[in-house]
Amino acid sequence: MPAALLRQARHRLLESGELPEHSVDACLRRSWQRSLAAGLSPTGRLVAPDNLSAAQLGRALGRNHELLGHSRPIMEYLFEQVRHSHSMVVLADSHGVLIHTLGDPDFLGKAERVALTAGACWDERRRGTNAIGTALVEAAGVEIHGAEHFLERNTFLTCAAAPIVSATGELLGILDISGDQRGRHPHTLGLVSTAALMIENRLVADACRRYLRLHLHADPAGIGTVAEGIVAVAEDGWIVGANRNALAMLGLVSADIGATPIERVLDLRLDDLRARAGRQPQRSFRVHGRDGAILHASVEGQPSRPLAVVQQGAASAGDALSALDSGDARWRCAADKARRIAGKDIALLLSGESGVGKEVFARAVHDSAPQRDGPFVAINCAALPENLIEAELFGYLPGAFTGARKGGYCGRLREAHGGTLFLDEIGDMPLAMQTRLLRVLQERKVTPLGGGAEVEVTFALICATHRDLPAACAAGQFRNDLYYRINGLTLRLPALRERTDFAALCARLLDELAPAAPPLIAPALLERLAAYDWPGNLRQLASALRTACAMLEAGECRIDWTHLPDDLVDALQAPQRREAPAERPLRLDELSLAAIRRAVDEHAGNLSAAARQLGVSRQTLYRKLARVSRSGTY
Ligand SMILES: Nc1ncnc2c1ncn2[C@@H]1O[C@H](COP(=O)(O)OP(=O)(O)OP(=O)(O)O)[C@@H](O)[C@H]1O
Repeated sequence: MPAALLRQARHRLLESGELPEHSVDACLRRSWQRSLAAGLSPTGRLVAPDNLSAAQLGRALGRNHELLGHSRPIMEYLFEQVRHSHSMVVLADSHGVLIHTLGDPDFLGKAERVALTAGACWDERRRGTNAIGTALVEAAGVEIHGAEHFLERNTFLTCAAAPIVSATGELLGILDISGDQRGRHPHTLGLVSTAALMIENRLVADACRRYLRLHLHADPAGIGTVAEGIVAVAEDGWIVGANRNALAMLGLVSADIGATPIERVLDLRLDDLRARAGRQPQRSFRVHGRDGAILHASVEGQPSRPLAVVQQGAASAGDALSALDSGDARWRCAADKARRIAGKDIALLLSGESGVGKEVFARAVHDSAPQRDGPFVAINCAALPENLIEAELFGYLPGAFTGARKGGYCGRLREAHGGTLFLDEIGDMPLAMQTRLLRVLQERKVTPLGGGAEVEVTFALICATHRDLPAACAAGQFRNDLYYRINGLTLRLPALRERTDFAALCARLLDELAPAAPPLIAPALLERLAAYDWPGNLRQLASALRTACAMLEAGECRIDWTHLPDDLVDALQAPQRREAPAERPLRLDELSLAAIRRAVDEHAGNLSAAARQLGVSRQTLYRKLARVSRSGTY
């Protein structure tokens, strides 16, 4: 639409608060209305200076380490396509903050004047309708040209932006090409959307590298291209990650990730899927979707450990549990299920290796539940001496036994009244105590030692164990009836090595450890940490990061090898058990691609340096990248 008509329409909106039907496209109309509601005026000043400081930008880069790592090579490639067209390629995070830009020098000066530089925030509420901010709100590809921008100062721009979505459906950021509005090209949105999908496919394949991955397409030749669907499946058959192509092919939405068995959406038996994973060479095969559509599929990766059975995930609630959520699908499923039973008389049993965060999870369940204002009473059954456990749990009357407190004690169960009782290491509770506990749980009444009246108690019950309770029952070490009473719902929390959110988890832990200025982790070190087995799980990771923070000199803001405890350095440098599984001998072109990837990643996307390391010219490297990207396999 001509600029004059657009300005007229925008003027009417400002005057009357309304836009005539069909005067502008629906997405633009919504965005203008949001800009107006945010108090912006087309010719007004910016709401507030909003550039991130260097330290804040550093933290944003750390939080978006994976997004950046996978985006850089593709941005370089994209930039080659638009070089000399007075434009730039931009990557923004999920808040609209620009975290990486590549610009045509002719255009950079102009762009800088409107703050198209790293650290600037292009949130729609601050800068009005713009491709990055609007694509974030709409969660869709958007093109904003010239006078479609809400602020006059941005109308010299033409911008096309597309969202980048994680394996669990989270909007991670926006890829954008911005240029001089006189140089608008009809294919820019298509180009940027394809590049965003390429980044997304790399992110999904990387985040789900420990799961079986089905690559899908309606045409066998489409497998391995940017148009393929990728769906990750845990060993017990539940979908734990997918790209947007796969969701569309399977008729799913992102909330179905972690809540849908693969057998429900494809006529594919889990045994068959596992068997195919081990088969060499890989060949594509036909499957039917639930609407009967034929898809072609190939399988990659190794079966992983099972995912606890989950149902339809509840929406994230902005509660204490979601504050702990750093993006792992299994963890999120566990949190969703725990939310569902909150406030109901259903006992929760948490299982998982030592240090996976069972107690931290239990506290968050309490803080997210209706009884959150009541007490949270945690008892470690393994730590209580056997002769004191009864008194500690059930309380006692004055003088009930030698050494008792003078005035008696109400006991931990009564202390939990109106709140949550957390029994850690329940598998280590002595058998005699199990009998008494079962009675309390059934009757909801406590009788203190030494006699006295029964007292009614009400609490939500959460138990945790790293022992195999059914096996302990079979061995006569744990009462069957107690097991059934405490096991209203069992949730298994994933071990750290099984999680797909390592970088985001570290960023969250560092935010907690050093809230004033959370440090970053050097990218090469972060990669080594992510590949480590972490036998002590989150306890070990949190402790290592705590030590590393303490080792930083004043003013230092990057954690590197020298800041880590020596034993961890030794463990990290020892050969890792969990190397990528050798699936089949690599072909020559794959080896060359692997070398290119490594070099580009090692040089943080700097293609000149990568080309030098590879001993090829920059042009040759571009050619190889272009070929790889055309074949969609980068
Ligand atoms: N989500 C989390 N955020 C921050 N720190 C965590 C988190 N989960 C665990 N930790 C760290 O790990 C430590 C161990 O967590 P927690 O006691 O909850 O694990 P656990 O699974 O109950 O271990 P165990 O089975 O040995 O009792 C915590 O003290 C904390 O330092």
